[in-house]
Parts: sequence; C-alpha cells; structure tokens
Amino acid sequence: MAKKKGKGPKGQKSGSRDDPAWARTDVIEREHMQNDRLESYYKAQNILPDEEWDAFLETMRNPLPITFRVAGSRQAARLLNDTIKDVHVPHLGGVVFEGEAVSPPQQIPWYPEGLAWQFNVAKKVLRKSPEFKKFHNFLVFETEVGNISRQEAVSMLPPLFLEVEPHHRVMDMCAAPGSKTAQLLEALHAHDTITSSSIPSGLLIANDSDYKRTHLLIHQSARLPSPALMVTNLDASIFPAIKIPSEQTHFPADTKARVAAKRQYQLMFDRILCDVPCSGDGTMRKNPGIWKHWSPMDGNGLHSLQLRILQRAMRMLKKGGRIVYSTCSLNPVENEAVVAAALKSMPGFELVDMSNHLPGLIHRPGLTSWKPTVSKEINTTFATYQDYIQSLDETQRGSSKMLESHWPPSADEAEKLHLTRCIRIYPHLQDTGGFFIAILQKKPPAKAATASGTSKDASESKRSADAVEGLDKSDVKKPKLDSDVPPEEPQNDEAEEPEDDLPEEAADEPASPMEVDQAKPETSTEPKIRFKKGKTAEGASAHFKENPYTFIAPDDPIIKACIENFDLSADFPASNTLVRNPAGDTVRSLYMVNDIVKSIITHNDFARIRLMTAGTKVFGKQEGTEAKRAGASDTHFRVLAEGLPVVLPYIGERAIVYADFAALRILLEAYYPLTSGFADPFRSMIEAKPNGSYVVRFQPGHLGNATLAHELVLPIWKSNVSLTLMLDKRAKSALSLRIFGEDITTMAREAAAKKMQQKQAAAADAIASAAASAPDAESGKDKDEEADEEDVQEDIVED
Ligand SMILES: C[S@@+](CC[C@H](N)C(=O)[O-])C[C@H]1O[C@@H](n2cnc3c(N)ncnc32)[C@H](O)[C@@H]1O
Repeated sequence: MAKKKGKGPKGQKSGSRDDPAWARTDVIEREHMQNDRLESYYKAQNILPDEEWDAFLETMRNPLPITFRVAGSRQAARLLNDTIKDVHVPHLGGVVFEGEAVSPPQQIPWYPEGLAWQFNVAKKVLRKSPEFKKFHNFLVFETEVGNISRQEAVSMLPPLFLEVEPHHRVMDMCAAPGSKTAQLLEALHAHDTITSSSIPSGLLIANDSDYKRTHLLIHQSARLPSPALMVTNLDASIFPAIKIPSEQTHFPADTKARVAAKRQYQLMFDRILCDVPCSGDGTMRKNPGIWKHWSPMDGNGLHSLQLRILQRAMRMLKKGGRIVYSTCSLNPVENEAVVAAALKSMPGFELVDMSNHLPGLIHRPGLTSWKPTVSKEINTTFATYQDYIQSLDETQRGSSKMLESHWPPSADEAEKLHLTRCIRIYPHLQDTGGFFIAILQKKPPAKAATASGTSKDASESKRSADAVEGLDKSDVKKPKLDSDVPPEEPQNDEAEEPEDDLPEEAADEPASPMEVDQAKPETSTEPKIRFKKGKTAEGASAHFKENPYTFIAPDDPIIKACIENFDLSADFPASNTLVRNPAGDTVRSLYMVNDIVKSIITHNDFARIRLMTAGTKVFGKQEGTEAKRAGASDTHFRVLAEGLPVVLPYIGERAIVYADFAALRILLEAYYPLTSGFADPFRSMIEAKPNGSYVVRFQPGHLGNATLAHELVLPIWKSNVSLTLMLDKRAKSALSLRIFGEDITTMAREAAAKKMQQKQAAAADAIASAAASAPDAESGKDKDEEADEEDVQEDIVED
C-alpha cells in the first residue's frame, strides 16, 4: 500500500525526483491532480501561450514513460545498445496485450548515439506479456550491474551540455543520488576500451550535503569504478577551496608573496554541474503528490540557497570553463531569477547559446520577465521589489523573506544578460518531465596589450579578482541566508594594476583560512598546507566519522606481493595505492587513485573536505575458509571484479589464463566447479598454476545458440581442486542473461526452487485456513499476482 511521504521540495530531506522510494510511494487519483494556485501562478508567469495550456496540464497528469540510458564505458555501451536494438526490440514489435497493440521501446531522438530509450507500457504488461517480462528481466539485471541506468529523460540533459572531456577537472555540487555523476564519470572515461579502463588525468568531485544520500551516490558511482572520483559531503554553497600544488610554481618577480602562495594552491574546475535542490514541480508526472502540496513559497525559499550554490560554483571555475545550472522546476524564481542575479553579481560570466546542441530536443527559451508572488495565495501585484517593500509596514521590512533578486531585471538588463539563452523543457513538448537548464561560461582569457607591450590576460585584473574575493568574504565565510545580492562590480577589462599572466588555477580566494608552510621544500611529498589551529575540529568537520585514506609505501609487503602475484608491469602506479585507515593497518582493500586525486588527498585535511570515498578498490584480501584451504597468506590479495578494468592494463601474462566460451558456461552454472571438469587447454593451463587469484580472458566464440561476440575478462580464484568465478551472484545472473539469453546460474535454480516451495506452502496454508485467505479473495488478487507484484517492486532502480 502507498505510504505517506514527506512533502518537502526536491533535494530537501523528504525526497526528490532522484529518490526511488519517494517516486514509488506517491499515489493520487487523477481527479485530484489539480491545484488552483499552481495554475494561477504559472498563468501569471506566462510560461506558455494560452493555446498550449490544456495540453501542458493534461500531460502533467499522465504518468511518465519509462526511460533508460545504456551506461558504462562507451564501447561496452554501444555493444549492449546493439543487443537492445537487434535482439530485444524486434521481439517486442507487434506485441498485442489484451487485444491492444503495445509499442516497442524507441530511442530518445536527441540522445547521442541513440543510447537512451523510452517506452510506455503499463506494469501489467511488463508482468504478464512474456516478451515484455523477458525484456524487463533483462533491464533489471543490467541495471543492477550498472550497464543500464533508469533515468528520467530530462535528467540526462545537464551532463550532455557540460561536454566533459577526460582531462577536465569536474565538480558535481549537488550530486546524490548520482545519475548525472555516472554520466560525468562515463565522459571522463571516454577512452576506456571494452575490457579495460583508461586512467583519466581529470577529476570528478561528486558532492552532496546530505550524508545518507552520499551513500546512494557512492553505490551508484561504484558501477563505473574510477581512480578519478572523490565523493564529499559538504554544503555546496560554502564548498571550501581545495588545495593542490599548481602546475605553475614560478611567478614574475614582482608578484606579491601572498598572491603567489594563493595561486599555487587552489584547484579550479573546468566544468561544474549545479543540479540544485529545487521545488521539483517539473517532476509531477512521477511524483503526483506535488499536486496536493505545491506552494510557490517553496521556490521563494530555495532561491537564496540556489543562488549561493551557483555563485560558489562561479568562484571555483577556471576561465573558459563552463557551469550547467539545472532544476526540475518550472518556476522562474528558481531558474532565470537565480541565473540573472548570479550574472549580475559577478563580472566575467555569460550565458552560452547551446540551443542547437542536441538536434531533436524541443525546448523553449528562458523567460525575460516574471512576477514573484509575495504570499502563497498568489499575490503577484508588485512589479518591483521596491514597490513591495514600500507596501510593508516599517516594522515588517526587516523580516521580509523576499529579496530583490526574486524580481526580474529590467527589460534592458534581461536582454544584455541573454536570459532567452536559458533552456526550458515543458512536459507536453516531448512527453517528458519539466526541466530548466542554463549554461554559463567564464569568459576565456582575453589578451590585452599592457604598457610594457607584453600580452596580458586582461580579465585577470585586480578589479575583477577583488570582485570575486569580495563575494567570497560576504558569502562563503558567512554561511547564512543572503539577505541581499552583492552589487554588480563594474566590468573593467583594462587592468588597472595588471599583476601577471598566471594560469587560472589559482585566481581565487580560498574559502577558508590557510597558511602556506614556506619552510617546506618545493619537492616535499608531505602536505605543504597547515590549517589554522582548531580549524578542522570546527563546524562540519567536527563530527566527521569516516576513516582517512593512507597512501602505502611502494615497498610495502602487500603491494610488493600484488606486484609479484599479478606480474604487474613497471609502470603500475604503486605509489597511488592507498588503504582506508589512519595507521595503514588491518588492511582489507587496496584503493587506487590517479595523480590529481592523490595530490588532493595529500594536500587537504580529509575531515575538512569531508571525504567520503576516493578512487576505486582494486585488490581485496582473500579471506574465509576457502582462502585458508587454498593456503592464502596475509599478503595474498585478489583482484576485485570492480577494479579489474583499472588494473588490467598492468597485469602480466603470468597472472592471465585464456579460456573458451564453454569454460564460462561451467563457471556460471556452478559455484565451485572442479578443475578436472574443464576441457584442455584451459584445464592444463590452470592446473599448472599455484592456488590464488587470476584473470581469465574468455575468447569470442559460439556455444549452441549463444555467441560471445567480444573478449570477456573476469577474475577467478583457484583452490586445490576447484575454481570460482569472482563475481557476485547478481552480476553472474546479468552476465548469463546477456550472453545465454537465460539465467543458468545456481542462484537462479535455487531461487526458482525456493519460490516454488513458498507457493506450495502458501497454497497449503490457504487450504488449512479459509478465514486467513478471505482478505486476499476480497482484494481480488491471487497469490501469483502478489508474487508478481513483488517482482515488479524489485524494479529497475530509478535515478
Ligand atoms: C536535484 S538533487 C540532485 C540530483 C543529482 N544531481 C542526480 O542527478 O542524481 C539535489 C541534491 O542537492 C542536495 N543538496 C541540498 N542542499 C544542498 C547543499 N546546500 N549543498 C549540497 N547539496 C545539497 C540534496 O541532498 C539532493 O541530493
């Protein structure tokens, strides 16, 4: 039965469009899908021409189509997409259910390479139509192993506008539960092959202020293991400066020591996603409870936080860098008003026109004018903030929650700001949710002539740097609600006091005080930063309970054993492996990070940046009786399936065995198949090896009707007489379904037997107790149907 859910705005504690529980439990009858205030508010905003209004409202009342995206590394995604297109969709064409034709899934027209799909079928069809049931099963398993991401179509858009490349430093400010984070990670890993992962030089920091939701984020992003990922748990509006030694360590002689020190140490980002908490009224089709609870005051209240998050992002962006600001709200107060206020508050940024970036995407331009309401009863009569304030009794003025930035800029200003470059998506245009996107760019360095005749980056001027620093002081250091938008700084491209032609890396004021320890030599690998006393024990970091990461020395016995056992090549980045505990003891897992993540961990206090995870697990200690029987020593680690793509490029031939397709079938069918049951040459090859962890390269081939089209690389463990495929049970089932078209695993057989037993037991109970079975009869459901419903509850997890 439907549970009551909280009614807070999206991204607040009670749930969001990205919260699966929230999405599923909210049930409301169609006749209750109306809200006079909502209609009157949005009519006042003129969001749509009159003739579209009915279609808009009607679509808002219809459930959303099911949409999903083929995820993972690009090559693997293309392959799986081909399977959907060439194997599944043809079977789903021409399905008739209860006398009605059911349409097969279709590719979303604007998603690159056709990797996103949508289909519109009732749950009953998914449950009862054999063709759709099979497809649904396939989707469930592929979702669990991370190859498919069920995600609302519009939610796939922001990362596409960010255009992340593998070398980019990327920040996802409000990232949980992480569907967009996954897309950003995929873009960082665009150079991965089907079997092995590249190690991008770039970085993704995925942040969310909600501790519990960061765990969803970690779970979601584990599907694409990345040495370039960090997850933090901070309020994005006061995200601290991250310190890394800059690539530039030499500055012109006249650079002030304080400026040089700062510029050496602040990480600036190429791409930032601000998918901010919002009122979420664009998600009504998925969360129909919003019809009942919608209030314009949610948007009014969130405006200030949204603005501060966007402004913080602007301060952390490199010149030439890009921010995507997005909400799933249609409310201009949360959208254009935030963007306009942010642009007015900080010089050097502009809205980018990307209206033709995704051919096939139907959208509308941003609004240039709107009418904020000053009460939930929809009072939009005040044309300006000044009019509104004047209308208040003097004693009330100080406590008013309305800000000047809730109101639109003048028509002239709106034109200069190019607010029409914002992108609005309305549900009736392409059968989606409602959405808003703005793409902001920090203007690239403009070369301007200086008095000395050398070429200078004019916007590096002291004036504009001061503008940024001024904002940092007002906003970041006082993490309270803004009562005001900082005044616009005059744009001055002429440097009054040109300093130097420095990289963007460090042009910002750190958000929290730090001192540079000048005594430490440049080459030291020790952190060069020390924090002011007590700083890490204050505020958010005081209660941070996670363990720190500790890098292990390249000559540590464990890493040496891994190098030996896996025949790791000389270029294996042993110095980038770390463990998750303060002293480096009780080691169970080894993590791997790339150089920039290593640099951040080394130079920043983990509690201050509330570091939840970094990099990816690659090796795990082989524990349990199986390991003891196999004689595994304390330094005997196995390569983990999740980290295998990352370490595969370094693993040497001694740790690799080649097998055919038949061997894969045996390994999937039984938990511990005997070595003697395999055919040669695989059998002799593996029997000749000592017990331990190996990597098997399964070669393409045919087996009955099944085809392995591309090499598959998986970890195994060899014991005295048997082998084990080191994948978890669900991953084995997904693999089996993908390759053999059916679940041939022991787990599937056991589950089927258990289900049969349960059905038999339930039937016996029903016969024994007629009274107990009566409510079921009343509800009109049979046990089979309930069991089916449970299956559907185990639905593909949604973003
Ligand atoms: C719209 S959701 C983000 C969805 C996410 N980008 C995705 O695609 O899966 C907004 C998120 O903002 C988080 N949030 C709310 N206030 C925040 C703040 N001050 N700083 C950082 N995150 C915040 C919420 O916990 C929520 O997870």
